[in-house]
Amino acid sequence: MKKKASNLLRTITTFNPKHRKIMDDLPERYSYNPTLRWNADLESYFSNAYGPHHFSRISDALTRPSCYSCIRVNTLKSTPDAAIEKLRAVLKEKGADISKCEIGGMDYVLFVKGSGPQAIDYSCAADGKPPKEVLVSRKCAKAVLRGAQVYVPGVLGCTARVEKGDIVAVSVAVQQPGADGGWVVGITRGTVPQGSETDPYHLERSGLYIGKGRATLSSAGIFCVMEGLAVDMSVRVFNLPSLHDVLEEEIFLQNLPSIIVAHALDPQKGERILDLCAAPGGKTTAIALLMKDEGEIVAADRSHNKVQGIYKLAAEMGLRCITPYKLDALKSVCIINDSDDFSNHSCTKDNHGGNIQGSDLLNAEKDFKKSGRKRNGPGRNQSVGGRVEKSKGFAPKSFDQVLLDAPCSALGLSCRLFAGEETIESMRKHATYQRRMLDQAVQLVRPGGVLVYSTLHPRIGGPGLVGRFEFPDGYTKLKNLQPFD
Ligand SMILES: C[S@@+](CC[C@H](N)C(=O)[O-])C[C@H]1O[C@@H](n2cnc3c(N)ncnc32)[C@H](O)[C@@H]1O
Repeated sequence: MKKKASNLLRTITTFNPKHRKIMDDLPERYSYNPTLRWNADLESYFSNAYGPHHFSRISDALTRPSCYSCIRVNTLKSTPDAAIEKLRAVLKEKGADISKCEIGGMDYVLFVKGSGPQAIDYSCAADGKPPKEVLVSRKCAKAVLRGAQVYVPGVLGCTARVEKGDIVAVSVAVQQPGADGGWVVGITRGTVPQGSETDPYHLERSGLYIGKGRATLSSAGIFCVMEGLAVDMSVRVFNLPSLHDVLEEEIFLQNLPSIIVAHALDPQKGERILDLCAAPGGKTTAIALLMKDEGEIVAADRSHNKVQGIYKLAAEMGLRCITPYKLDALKSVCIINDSDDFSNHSCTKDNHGGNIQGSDLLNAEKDFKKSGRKRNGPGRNQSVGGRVEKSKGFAPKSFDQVLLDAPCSALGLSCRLFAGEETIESMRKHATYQRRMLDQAVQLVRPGGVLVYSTLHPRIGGPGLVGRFEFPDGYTKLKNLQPFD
């Protein structure tokens, strides 16, 4: 009752001379100019490490999306030139600028150039009133900044009397300091902000406007349904053409550093490779393509659903050399008893001794086609469950190459609108977790084999690190390892 009353209070809009002032303040208020607020100790740690000026530039850069989308062409199903031609046709209206990667041997990587930031004129109401608004979650805003539309589940609030077809400004709700010293979003789904200065959320949205578009539902309608398009974006602060549902089996969206990880491994046809922390399978499939799908890649992740996702991605891309397993990387080396038979180098009891072939692959393909990947439903990287193989770990020195893509702090991932929750302590925990995984991974490389360690962790190697370690005589001491540039 109390909540209803306060919502009602927020929805009362009357003509107010202050509106004029708000419209005068348009450039500052209705802009995209976020400032990341860091934990004080972490900020001073980074300022010392990078220098205050450099860290402040990093912090600003993190709030912006990449200025290009990076695409890996599935060379089993297409060629870079064919993919470029199809992409140009699909993105014709958007006049997309598409180019090939110029790094030797990487011409199957394509870049679609974006633009921004651009200033947007939000003054759409002739009577001087502030624009009608749709407030979205951070997750939704990140997607919009990378070319997506606003879908119903991403909408948190909506100013009163938004009608279907209205032009609305789209703003983001970002965590604010809470009374208990923590962080709160404070805005729950269904909130009705006003846009005027009396609106309790007025200040919080200043400088957090990401574009405008046409509402496809009324304010009441948006909160009556669970899915569907809410705002058809016409102008965005950053323009990156959306590649959702585009050439699905022929291309894969992947950031350049992740593709480079597969090259650092330099996989050869016929090798046996372990990919630890493999889901959703981006690097696994990149490696499989470099191996021309010949050999075996054991792709392990601890999440059941994500392992299921690797099956589906491999099936979608037509890759047969991938064997997905559910496995905790902290237990990836199996304990050896004298009686154990390691002829297949796996301690996995229910190991089906091969790759996802025959019926497994067919089922995964059927599941993938049946699912039809609905908007706001499970995406390429999400799965709804099903059977997966479990592994009990692998015999020491049983792989030609091991890739460890340990979960990182995600501190350097753009575009970020909030950084308040990370602390020095949480960074330390990540470092310890990664170190324990690395201790396991190195034991699985055969003498003469290679380990690639890919992470993003400021305590270990700056904002990103790909380490390539060779083991001419087998693994001896981790402390002797040197990163490879
Ligand atoms: C950075 S993502 C990996 C991305 C992936 N390599 C790719 O390129 O698509 C980290 C993954 O580590 C997995 N993970 C986290 N802790 C794990 C553990 N103890 N054992 C196995 N996988 C783990 C997560 O489920 C997540 O899928």
